[in-house]
Amino acid sequence: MAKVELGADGKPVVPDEVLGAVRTLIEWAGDDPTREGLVDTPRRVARAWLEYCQGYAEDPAIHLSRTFEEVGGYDEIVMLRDIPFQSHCEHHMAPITGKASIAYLPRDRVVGISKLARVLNGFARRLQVQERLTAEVAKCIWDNLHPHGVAVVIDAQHGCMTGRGVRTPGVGMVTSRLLGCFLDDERSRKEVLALMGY
Ligand SMILES: Nc1nc2c(ncn2[C@@H]2O[C@H](COP(=O)(O)OP(=O)(O)OP(=O)(O)O)[C@@H](O)[C@H]2O)c(=O)[nH]1
Ligand SMILES: [Zn+2]
Repeated sequence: MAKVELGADGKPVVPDEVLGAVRTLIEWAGDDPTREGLVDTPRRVARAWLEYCQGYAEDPAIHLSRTFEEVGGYDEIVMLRDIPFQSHCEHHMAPITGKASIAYLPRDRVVGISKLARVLNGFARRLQVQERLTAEVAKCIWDNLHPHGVAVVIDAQHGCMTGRGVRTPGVGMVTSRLLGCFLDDERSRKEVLALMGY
């Protein structure tokens, strides 16, 4: 992500060429970027996109750097179910909204549970395809926590399929990435998917 400067108001300074790009888009869509209601829109849009794409400014692995020893000898699945998230598809830059379930079977260390959602957001707040988002979240947990297994299932709706194009609202795209015991062992796989509600 380009280096972002903050103005006196604490908000990101938007370069002229970015303002110009949004103005061009407004004009191309058929409206007048100089009319009162649209004058400040390029700046708002640019800052909104910085927020949507905040994930580029972080390495999501950072959230998994602080771990705890297993508490009370717990050696079963740990799962965060139905985490709501928003992303944007890299093809149309249209919103992807959905929920993700993330599970892992710890080897000897556990992570603060909120961190799984932070990892998800770190990858979701970029231009994405759902398959890559699913795989990146799973790989990050696998590489950093070295657990026995990781399972990530994402169920999301794509704005590019609802507001435009094929226009099929309500259709969910489901993707999964299973690693370690959840891939290799049928009983573990069934257990984790059942806990997720699949
Ligand atoms: N596999 C996958 N496809 C996606 C995702 N997000 C959007 N798409 C699809 O990306 C494809 C892009 O296809 P193109 O033919 O290049 O673009 P298009 O003419 O706008 O396609 P339509 O959406 O069918 O109108 C579309 O089929 C989208 O539905 C995603 O996360 N994963
Ligand atoms: Zn799309």
